[in-house]
Amino acid sequence: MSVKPRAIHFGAGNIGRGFIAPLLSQSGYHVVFTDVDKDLIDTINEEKSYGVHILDTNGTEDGEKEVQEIIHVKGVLSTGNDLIREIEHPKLKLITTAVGLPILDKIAPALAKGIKARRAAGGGTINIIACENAIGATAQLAEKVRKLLDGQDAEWAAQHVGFPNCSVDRIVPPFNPEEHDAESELDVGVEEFFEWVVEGPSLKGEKPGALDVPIDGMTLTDNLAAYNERKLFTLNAGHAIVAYLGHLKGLQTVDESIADEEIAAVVRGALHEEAGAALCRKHNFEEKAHGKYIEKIITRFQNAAVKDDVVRVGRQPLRKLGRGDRLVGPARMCTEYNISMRHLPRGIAAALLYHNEEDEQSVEMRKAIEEKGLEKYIVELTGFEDGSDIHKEILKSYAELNGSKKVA
Ligand SMILES: NC(=O)C1=CN([C@@H]2O[C@H](COP(=O)(O)OP(=O)(O)OC[C@H]3O[C@@H](n4cnc5c(N)ncnc54)[C@H](O)[C@@H]3O)[C@@H](O)[C@H]2O)C=CC1
Ligand SMILES: O=P(O)(O)OC[C@H]1O[C@](O)(CO)[C@@H](O)[C@@H]1O
Repeated sequence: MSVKPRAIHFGAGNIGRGFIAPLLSQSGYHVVFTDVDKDLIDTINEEKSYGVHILDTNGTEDGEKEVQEIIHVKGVLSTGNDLIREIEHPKLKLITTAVGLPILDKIAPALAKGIKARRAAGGGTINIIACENAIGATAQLAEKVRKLLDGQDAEWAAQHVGFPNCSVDRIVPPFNPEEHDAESELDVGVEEFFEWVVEGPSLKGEKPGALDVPIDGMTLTDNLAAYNERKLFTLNAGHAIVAYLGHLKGLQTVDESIADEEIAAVVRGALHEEAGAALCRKHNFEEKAHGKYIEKIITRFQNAAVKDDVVRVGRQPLRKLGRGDRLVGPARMCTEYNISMRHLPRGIAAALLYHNEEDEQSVEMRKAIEEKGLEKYIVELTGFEDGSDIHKEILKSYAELNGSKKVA
């Protein structure tokens, strides 16, 4: 039996293989992926290793790109008893997820079943961290899992299962192995930058507030709210605005879209003058340092080595238009601080205009606009009052952007 500490990662997709598993593996964990995709799990078990291609570095002296080898990985299906046995495993320390926010509902029953089995088997303390693009994703997962536990299982989980929230930041676009001479179809391509910030005080273990086996590259904080809002209302807000405006202009990738001067002006206005100003007020960020953080993010969007499709970045517009999410969230924060807005409403309007027959939420959104009328629908989605300044700005931008290629 391996003496290494073990970690189970739910979702062997881009962020799982390209970000979370590499950090776990490089920190000494034996990584077990779990996924609904049987072919993917079979491939993981056949190959047992894969490469992480760092897309934006010059790499080695001879100009080769850096490829990090992630070895000794294993896979189990997320729908069967193998997963429950993995959750029972005495060496298990950590469970992470990167499946997409709406999927947390679907994995909660397996987690609850695994926790019951672990208690029955006399297992030790574990932590569960949902690495999804949302504020409080782990708390949402914890609530779903706790609802499925009662009696001694619930008591045991309260003592022995930590549920820290986190913020995850690394751009991991879909990867074409052939284009990169990749040895395995499991290989992934990532930007060099990453930031994984975890709520330290919620970690359970030998030393409260820390992992028994620390992870290189994971930052612990007791002020996650600030990191979370800074990331979601900057990186994700900017990304979404670039994607929706780029899509309206018929552009395909994020780097092409941010190269468009009109789009860049809207993004800079939204991030510096609006979301950024509100974030600095709320979290006391130093303005100059926050300005640098924004500009660093814009250079990440400009990175032509990371060819990220606007359709991927704009996927599921209704989730992205959620009240606490990347577009409406910062706009609501601006209203709290009486910061007037022109650019965030343009991003919100562009999201409302996002038309993609292959995206269910885009189809649902268009139908809702037709049936309910735009004015009412904006109120329903955003909570902004009919006739308020921001409501008027969104309507104005929507009218200007509709059918026009001019976006600023
Ligand atoms: N790709 C990126 O650059 C980033 C993504 N994220 C977040 O990470 C999450 C995952 O995103 P990606 O890796 O891009 O998506 P992805 O689609 O590449 O990977 C998701 C994986 O979850 C699996 N899955 C779906 N249902 C499942 C279930 N019931 N049980 C187990 N596995 C299941 C899928 O088969 C897939 O392999 C999302 O919440 C996203 O917002 C966060 C930061 C960066
Ligand atoms: O994964 P989501 O929430 O659909 O949004 C796409 C976003 O995910 C990321 O890929 C990673 O944060 C961002 O680049 C982008 O803003």
